[in-house]
Amino acid sequence: MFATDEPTIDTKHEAEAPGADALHGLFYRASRHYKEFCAMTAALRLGIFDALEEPLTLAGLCEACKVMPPATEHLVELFCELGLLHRRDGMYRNTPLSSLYLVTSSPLFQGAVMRDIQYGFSLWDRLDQVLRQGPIAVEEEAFFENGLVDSLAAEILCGELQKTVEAVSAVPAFQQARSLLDLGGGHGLYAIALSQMNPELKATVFDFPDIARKAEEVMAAHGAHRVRFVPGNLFTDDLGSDHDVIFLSYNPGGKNPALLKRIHDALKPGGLFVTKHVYYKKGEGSKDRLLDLEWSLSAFNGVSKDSNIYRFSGDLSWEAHRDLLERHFTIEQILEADAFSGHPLAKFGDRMDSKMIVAVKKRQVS
Ligand SMILES: C[S@@+](CC[C@H](N)C(=O)[O-])C[C@H]1O[C@@H](n2cnc3c(N)ncnc32)[C@H](O)[C@@H]1O
Repeated sequence: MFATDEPTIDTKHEAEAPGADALHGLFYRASRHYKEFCAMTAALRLGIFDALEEPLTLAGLCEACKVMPPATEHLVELFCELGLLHRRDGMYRNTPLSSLYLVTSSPLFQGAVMRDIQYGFSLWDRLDQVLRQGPIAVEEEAFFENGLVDSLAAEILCGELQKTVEAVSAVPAFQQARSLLDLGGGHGLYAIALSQMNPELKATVFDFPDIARKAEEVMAAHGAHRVRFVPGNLFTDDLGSDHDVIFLSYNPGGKNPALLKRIHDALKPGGLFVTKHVYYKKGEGSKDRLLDLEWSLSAFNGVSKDSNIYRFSGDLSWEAHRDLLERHFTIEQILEADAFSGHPLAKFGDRMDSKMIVAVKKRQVS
C-alpha cells in the first residue's frame, strides 16, 4: 500500500560515486571567508572599530553605534576569534591590528582597500553577463579614479612605499637629483616620499586630470610644497625634458617600447629611471587564473588589456624589456617583489612577482 511512483531517497551510498565532501569543502572555504569579509565591512560602516578605541561593554557599544545586542554579540565575539578585538572583564576593545588599520582616523586606515575589494565583487556579480557578452566597458580614467588609486595609496603605506623609497634613495644618482617625474603617479605618495629623502628635489606627479583631486588632497595632507600635479596622458602629451629621475610604477603600457622611448627622451643623460611592474617571461602563461578572470571582467578604452592579469597588448616580455633597457641604460639593480612589495589581497592591485629595475640613462648609445 506504500508503493508510489515518486522518486525515493537513495539511502545507499554508491562506493564508486564521488563523495560531496570535495565540493562542500570548496563551498565552505569560499563562503566562510566571504562572510568574514561582509562582517568586517559592516562593522566599518557602523563605526564599530572607531567606537572600540575605548573599552566598551556590549551594551555600551550598542548604544554608541545604534546596533542591537543579539547579533552584535556574535559579531564582536567573531572579531575576537579573528584577532580584531579582545574582550577583558566584559569590555571589548580594538587589538593593535584593528586600531592601526581599521579606525578611520588612523593614517594607515585600510577602508579604501576594502571598498575596492567590494567594487571587485560588484563586477564578479556580473560574470555570467561577461561570459556571454564580453567585458564590462569602463572609462579608463574612471577605473583608476573610482577607488583603485585610493586603495593603492592606503595599501602602499603599509610597507611597499617605505621599501621602494629606501631602495631608490640609496642610489647615488638619486641624491644628486633635482627633478623627478612620477609618471602615472596617481595618489602622489611616491613623489612625496622621494622628495622627503632629498631636500633639493622638486617632483611632478603626472596623471589623468581626474586624479588631480586625490593627488592634491594627499599633497596637502603631507605639506608637500615641492611636489606638483600635471594633468595629461602619458602616451600623447609632452613629458618635458632633462628630468633627473623618472619613476614609473604599475602603469598600463609600462612595458611598451613606445613609452620606454618617450621616457628615454624625457630623461637627461645620466638620469635615473626606476620602473616597477609585473613582467611575463617569454612564453609564460597564466600566473593566477582567478586574477586572470578578474582581469577579463572589464575593459578600458585606453591601452587594451591582453589575456592575463597586468598584460596589455604591445607589452614586451621580461627578456625583451631587459634587453631594450640594456641598450639605452645601465641597469644598476633588479629587485624581486619580496624586497619591496606588500601582502597579496587576491584583487587587481596585487604585486605578484613584480620586479623593480633601477637604471641610469647612458650618455651615448652603444
Ligand atoms: C595602477 S595605478 C599606479 C599608481 C601608482 N603609480 C602606484 O604604483 O601606486 C596606474 C596609474 O596610472 C595612471 N594612468 C594610466 N594610464 C595613464 C595615461 N595614459 N596617462 C596618464 N596616467 C595614466 C592611472 O590614472 C593611475 O593613477
